[in-house]
Amino acid sequence: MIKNLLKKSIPHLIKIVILTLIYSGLGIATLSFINSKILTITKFDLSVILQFITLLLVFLSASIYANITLAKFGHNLVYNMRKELVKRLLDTPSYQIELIGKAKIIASLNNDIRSISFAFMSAPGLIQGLVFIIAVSIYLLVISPKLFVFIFIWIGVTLSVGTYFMSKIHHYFKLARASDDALQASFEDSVEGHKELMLNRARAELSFAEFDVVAQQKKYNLIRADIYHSISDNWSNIMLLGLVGMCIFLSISLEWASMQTAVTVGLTILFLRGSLNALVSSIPTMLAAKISFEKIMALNFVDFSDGFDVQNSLNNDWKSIKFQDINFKYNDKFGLKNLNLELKRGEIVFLIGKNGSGKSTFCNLLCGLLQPSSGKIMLDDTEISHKNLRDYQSKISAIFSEFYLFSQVIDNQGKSLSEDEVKDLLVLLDIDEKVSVIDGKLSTTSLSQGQRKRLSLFLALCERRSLLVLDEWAADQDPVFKRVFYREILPLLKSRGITILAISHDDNYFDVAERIILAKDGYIRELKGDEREIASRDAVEKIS
Ligand SMILES: Nc1ncnc2c1ncn2[C@@H]1O[C@H](COP(=O)(O)OP(=O)(O)OP(=O)(O)O)[C@@H](O)[C@H]1O
Repeated sequence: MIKNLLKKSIPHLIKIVILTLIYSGLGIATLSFINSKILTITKFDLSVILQFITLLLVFLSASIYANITLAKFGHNLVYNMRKELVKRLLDTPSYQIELIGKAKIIASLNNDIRSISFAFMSAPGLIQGLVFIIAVSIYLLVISPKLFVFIFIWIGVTLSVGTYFMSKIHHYFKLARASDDALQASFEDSVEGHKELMLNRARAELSFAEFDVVAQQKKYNLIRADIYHSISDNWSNIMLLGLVGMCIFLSISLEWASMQTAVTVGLTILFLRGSLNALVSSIPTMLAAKISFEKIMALNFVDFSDGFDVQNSLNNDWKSIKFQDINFKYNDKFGLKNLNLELKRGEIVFLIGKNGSGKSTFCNLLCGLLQPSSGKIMLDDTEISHKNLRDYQSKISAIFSEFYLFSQVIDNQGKSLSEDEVKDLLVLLDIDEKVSVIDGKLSTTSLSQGQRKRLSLFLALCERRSLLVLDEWAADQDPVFKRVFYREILPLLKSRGITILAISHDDNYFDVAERIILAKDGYIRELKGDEREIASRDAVEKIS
């Protein structure tokens, strides 16, 4: 991902390198001006001061411009990385997302991208520092080769010891980052389970204690990282000051250089100190970013692809969806076996079964959200594969038991619906007095659970798709609306050619369905004849 982004940024990188070279050149010119014009001055000379001020102003403008360019580049790179990551998340199959886990993903989207942003923000210091150090070293080599060799060895020792501190900082950052996923899970417990935790203070205490353990671990590791960071900072600072003293000492006592050169070398090292400090302090940020980058890579999202277009290769007027010899396994414990079933266009089919019998699993397979381990799903005569999966999915609307309510109201093409269409659907679902659509968005989603379910059906119907999958949709509805749903809404949808697969145990309304299918012990089969009659009389008896 980052390689692609960097590739696209080559022209910007070239511009940055040129700017940094100009910036460094101006820094050297300033030092050289002090060395040749100011340290040799014998009387007041206005033109020297004016030249010096002009040089400083040019240097200031160049360094501000270089910094702004680098900052813009960094922000753009982070923006593109964030955009790519969210797009990859949206393209990654749901089962993979479930495997990774919500807490891990949110922790990465928040913490890892932030830490990579910090790294980019400190990149100007790092790049400028590096180029500047190289340029200044060359300058030192020219004015005093002996001092250059000494400085080279001294800085080498400083950096070698610094590297040890860096490895420690990296180690503790890594441990601190490892706590983030658990912290995120803890935050989710506290927000999503807030009501339960209000009622049960013992559970709240336990949850808090678990959070505290992880938070303390993170604190401990960050303190360790900060300790090594400050040792490293102070070490390089003191060593550089020591270097100034040593250079002057060696110049005078061993006559390695003139006083003028010694002063210039001292000034140069002090000048270099800022760049070296920026470089040293940017390294821990870079190390944290490296850890974050590895975390993001480990999420294993699918590769980036542009756009949300769906290739229309499948027939919109399909007549049947067939499951042929489908097998599916979550793990060694549960799977669906030898699944052979056909859903015809415009049919109403109810699916029944005990908890854990595989009903939702079947719905997920039907929606292409889970991948069968063997067998085929056919839409008419076309097999559903990864090539036409998006097209197949574009024919389906589903309301799962854990549904998510979006506020945007859109049709199958992502466009707004007319006011009349919206009004008719809200009236049909008897929520027109509670909700309206303003600027293409629901006016509110803060409603009762049953009303929120009606809103989810409203959104699904706005999509005008040909297969509607409902997971115990009617379970939260009052008896009056339940009747409206089974006796009026489902037949109306059927009359529009929509196929409905509904998980339902409302046996009072089983006569509405053309077919009843049963999930049991990993098998799914249609109930016919007497079996169907028994189920219609007493669904509980049939699934037991
Ligand atoms: N994400 C998952 N990973 C592993 N196993 C799972 C997963 N989801 C479900 N299972 C297993 O699959 C079995 C069937 O689950 P499924 O959700 O399909 O049942 P269900 O009939 O819809 O149940 P319910 O009526 O409770 O909603 C369960 O017994 C469970 O052990």
